[in-house]
Amino acid sequence: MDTILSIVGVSKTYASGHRALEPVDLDIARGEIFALLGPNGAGKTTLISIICGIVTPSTGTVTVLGHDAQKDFRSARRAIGLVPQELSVDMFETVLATVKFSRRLFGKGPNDAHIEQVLRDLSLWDKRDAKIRELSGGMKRRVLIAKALSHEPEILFLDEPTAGVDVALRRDMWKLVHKLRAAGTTIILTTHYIEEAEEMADRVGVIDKGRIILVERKAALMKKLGKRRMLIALQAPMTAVPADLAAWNLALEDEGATLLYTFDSENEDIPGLLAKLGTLGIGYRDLETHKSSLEDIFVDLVEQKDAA
Ligand SMILES: Nc1ncnc2c1ncn2[C@@H]1O[C@H](COP(=O)(O)OP(=O)(O)OP(=O)(O)O)[C@@H](O)[C@H]1O
Repeated sequence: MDTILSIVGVSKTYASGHRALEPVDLDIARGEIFALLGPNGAGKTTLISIICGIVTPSTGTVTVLGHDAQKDFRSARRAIGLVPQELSVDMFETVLATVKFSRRLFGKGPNDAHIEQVLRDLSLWDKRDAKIRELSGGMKRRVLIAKALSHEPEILFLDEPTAGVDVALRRDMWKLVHKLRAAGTTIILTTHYIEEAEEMADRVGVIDKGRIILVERKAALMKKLGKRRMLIALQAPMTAVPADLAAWNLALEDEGATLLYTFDSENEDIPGLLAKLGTLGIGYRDLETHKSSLEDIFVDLVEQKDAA
């Protein structure tokens, strides 16, 4: 793996004594989209803030493109664009000036063509001369993204990019992320919206109570942990699952009117079940299959961990 970002033994205990992060080891590959999923307070922002040099870790090191994020803060930070959760702009400045200023902060010379492209991609070009305070909430979020992209970072962090934004902005965001990825940018996003991770991520990390409980390729995760269900609407209700069907994981629902078959990629045997129903003379009216989403998997994982 061509590692662009390396996190080794990074933990955080805040001055209040709160242990926000247990030691984390994580490598991010160049060009990948990594989604960090976790409930409120799990430690996502803490981890991102440490990588971006905003919060000092209690232990461990972060290396960004070979630069130590603490000792060589400026070089490490220059490679990173951060879209924070909260607004951090001068309300009386114009959109264009804000974004240009951001670029200068990272020591980059002017590049009007790049700034124009970023503003156009975010549908902000028409608003370039508007003051930030005149913009809607969604447009202000777009400005934060434009700022983060102003200095052409190789790694982009999106902290809850679409929390509280409308569908149009969310779609634009997704489009932009795909475009950036195609141009080779590495993207790390935190989200509560599992749909977002499902749509965009190559790899998913799940964090809960300061611990990374899993890191896996999205496709493998969904294959491994995704459960599928088939609902078989019976012609005549049953009172119990017949003993002859014990080989399949079955349960009765709707007062015996529906047979529920739960399986995963390892033990799927729909043809065998349907053939058996035929030989037993059990008729059905309808079949419906359902695949678990990343959301179901995530809830299962966190619940399993809480129960352990
Ligand atoms: N400066 C701070 N001082 C003390 N505790 C803090 C500080 N910042 C965060 N915390 C605590 O650390 C824990 C992790 O917070 P963090 O913001 O990293 O979570 P998160 O996963 O980003 O949550 P959310 O999804 O709500 O943004 C929380 O319990 C939070 O209250």
